[in-house]
Amino acid sequence: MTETGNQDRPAVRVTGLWKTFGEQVAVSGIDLDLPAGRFIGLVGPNGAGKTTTLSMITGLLRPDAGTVEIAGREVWQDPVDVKSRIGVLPEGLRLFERLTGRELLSYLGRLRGIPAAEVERRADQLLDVLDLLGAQNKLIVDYSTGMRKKIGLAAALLHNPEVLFLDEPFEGVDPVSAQNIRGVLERYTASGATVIFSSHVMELVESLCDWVAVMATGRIRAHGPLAEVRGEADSLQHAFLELVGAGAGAGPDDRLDWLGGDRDR
Ligand SMILES: Nc1ncnc2c1ncn2[C@@H]1O[C@H](COP(=O)(O)OP(=O)(O)OP(=O)(O)O)[C@@H](O)[C@H]1O
Repeated sequence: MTETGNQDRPAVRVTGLWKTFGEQVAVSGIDLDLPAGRFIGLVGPNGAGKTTTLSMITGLLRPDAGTVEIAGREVWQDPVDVKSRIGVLPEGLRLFERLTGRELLSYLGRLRGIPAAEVERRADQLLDVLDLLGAQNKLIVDYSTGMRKKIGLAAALLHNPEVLFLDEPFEGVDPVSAQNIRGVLERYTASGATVIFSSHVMELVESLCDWVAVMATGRIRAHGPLAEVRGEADSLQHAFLELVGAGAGAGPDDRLDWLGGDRDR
């Protein structure tokens, strides 16, 4: 069995993960196994700790305590090896603004040690599938928000990683490109790879993911197969609101009694 095809070992194993920023506890001792070969959604309200968690898992932010294993390797003991096995599309992605999209892929491909001809072959296909061929010779500084997401995704996929981490991958992406991205990701997970993505858009998570983890105030509130986490609720959105304790008091109340209505007051 190939390592990528090892479905018994979790893609990611997080144990006792902690992070504080001054007085603020951002991630509060998380234990979590994320299964391999699944499309996994990490959801939670603003400030829940999703980005902090993903940053620690992907070797971008050192935890205060705890360990992270990806495909059986400890991220913070062997970050270079782990980074060769993962692809990351982080929040607030920084790109080389003065390269064209095509140059970025060529450069990153060579940095990853992929032979030049193979880099060009993969870049051609990724640019085509993501509808970026027309913009391949444009400088990245001139890309739109959605185009930046798409070139970032191409860069994250170029080395055919075992596990792909995506922070809000569909933000700013048009519906046609979103459909193409879905197709790429579905094909990728069908081959045994794992996608872990964070999003606030519950309909999207519900339609894409087969496994979810719900975070709130630095803790995991629920995790497991989508149907299990959704439980009796009629949608993931409702289950989510229950889980994060936003069911009551989330509707309109009298706190904004000045908004709208009589403007003569
Ligand atoms: N660099 C930092 N310095 C200080 N506090 C931080 C820092 N990064 C995150 N935090 C705090 O940690 C908590 C978790 O933030 P995080 O960005 O991980 O949440 P999130 O779930 O990704 O939120 P969102 O959905 O809004 O992106 C928040 O209270 C945030 O203010």
